[in-house]
Amino acid sequence: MNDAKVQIGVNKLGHHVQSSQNRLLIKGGKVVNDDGIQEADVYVEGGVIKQVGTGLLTPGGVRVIDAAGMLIMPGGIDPHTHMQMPFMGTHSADDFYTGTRAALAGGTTMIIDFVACPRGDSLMDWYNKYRAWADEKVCCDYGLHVIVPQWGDKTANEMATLVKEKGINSFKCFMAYRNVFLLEDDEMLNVFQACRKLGAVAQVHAENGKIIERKAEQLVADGIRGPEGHSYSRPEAMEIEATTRALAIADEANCPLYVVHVMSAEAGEAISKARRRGQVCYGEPIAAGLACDNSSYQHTCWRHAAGHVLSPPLRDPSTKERLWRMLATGELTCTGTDHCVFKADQKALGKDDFRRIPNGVNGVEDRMSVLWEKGVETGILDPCQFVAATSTNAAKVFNLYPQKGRIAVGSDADIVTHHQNVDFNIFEGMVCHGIAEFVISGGRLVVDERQLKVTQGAGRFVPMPAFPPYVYNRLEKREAAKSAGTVAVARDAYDGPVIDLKAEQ
Ligand SMILES: C[C@@H](CNC(N)=O)C(=O)O
Ligand SMILES: [Zn+2]
Ligand SMILES: [Zn+2]
Ligand SMILES: [Zn+2]
Repeated sequence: MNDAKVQIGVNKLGHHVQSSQNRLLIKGGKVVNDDGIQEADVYVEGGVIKQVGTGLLTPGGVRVIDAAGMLIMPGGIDPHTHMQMPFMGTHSADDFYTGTRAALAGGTTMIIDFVACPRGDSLMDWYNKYRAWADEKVCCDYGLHVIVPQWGDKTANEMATLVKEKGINSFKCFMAYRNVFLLEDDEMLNVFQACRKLGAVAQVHAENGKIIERKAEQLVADGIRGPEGHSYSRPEAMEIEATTRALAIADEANCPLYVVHVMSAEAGEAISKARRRGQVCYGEPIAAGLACDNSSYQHTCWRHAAGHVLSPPLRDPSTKERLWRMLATGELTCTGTDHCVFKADQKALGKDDFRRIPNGVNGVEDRMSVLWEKGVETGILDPCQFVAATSTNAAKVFNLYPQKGRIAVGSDADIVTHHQNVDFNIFEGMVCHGIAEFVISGGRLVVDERQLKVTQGAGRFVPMPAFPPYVYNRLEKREAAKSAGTVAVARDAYDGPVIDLKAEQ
């Protein structure tokens, strides 16, 4: 491809030499990491990058890929997906096979999904269930966050075992979805304190679910039952308030906080303000919020409007630009997709009442191309910032770096097109220039001249160790500084009169 259309990843075939042990040499491209771009070749063998540089000496039987004029980037990491998630009476339509197949087709080489344990069940049981589901199906590497649906007497112990023995380093709290996931403030404080102790990252779905529920009830009573009601019932104020509250509680617990799917600019501002106050916190805009807006809820086609139902909902058209600017300045940190797709007949559960529409949209295959188009082609991000926002920052926050999120000795590579198991795409019709030609996942060429060649079960579970240095190094210093001022004051005991309340009755 010519300069006008930059391909993410690598392009045109070199010599069709069957490589043994997945020996690949990507020649003549520009390697892009979050901290710089260099003309360099990349040699991959046995799933690991062995050499990066020019004039590389490589063994025979190597598949050479001519990457002249191309950018070679770390594979995308999507830190927010929900494959085959049991939710709102059904399951999200992509499973760990179709979902990771779509991820690879779009240039994402790792997803981090969520163990969605229902209330009353054991976190550990559901972790094991998710591992059993995913391990045999994933086509690319994956990690897991764990949703904490309630605070019980076993929660602290289960969280500790998950961190110490099962490769979990992040737990998600919901402030919405009462009786399903919604935690009260003091329960959320318990989770944050447990995360701090374990060296884990707390995540939050920040919406005031109780007020939203009341607004939704009123809208239905007033006869507004279409998907537009979903949007009206979840105003920005309810996301901003919850985000601010979660940040305050996390700071109280000295717990690093990662706010998922930041959909409103003011919620992003709240995170930015907290970061300026020195709080260790991160915001994650998602592809949907960076590329789409709430005009879709006014669409006269029910399926179209319902296809855009997720929570928090898409916001007004001016929001996208403001979220992009905060991503460009580093106020917001990672991009995800919240890929949680439902087909028409599933969305139709809510055909008469928007509260029953399963929440979630697509994105795992589109993110890299859409964000390149909307972010780099427009001059908002440079390619290094694109790599940071789609891969490196997530690797750093969840302690996968530099094994993941970097083109260097010890990591993997990248990106291409359309295979989601969903019959509706919220990005339909968007023209994207950044279309990659090849994707390499764990050293395997899984997209070859845009032909998908994935293998079910080839992906691995990647443990995410506790105490990510990128997160905890500064946190512990700030905690010490904060607590230094919180000491009891030495003073004489009060020896004046005290009211006798009994006498008052
Ligand atoms: C349930 C899950 C996906 N659905 C959504 N965001 O509307 C989430 O809330 O992140
Ligand atoms: Zn959520
Ligand atoms: Zn339609
Ligand atoms: Zn989600």
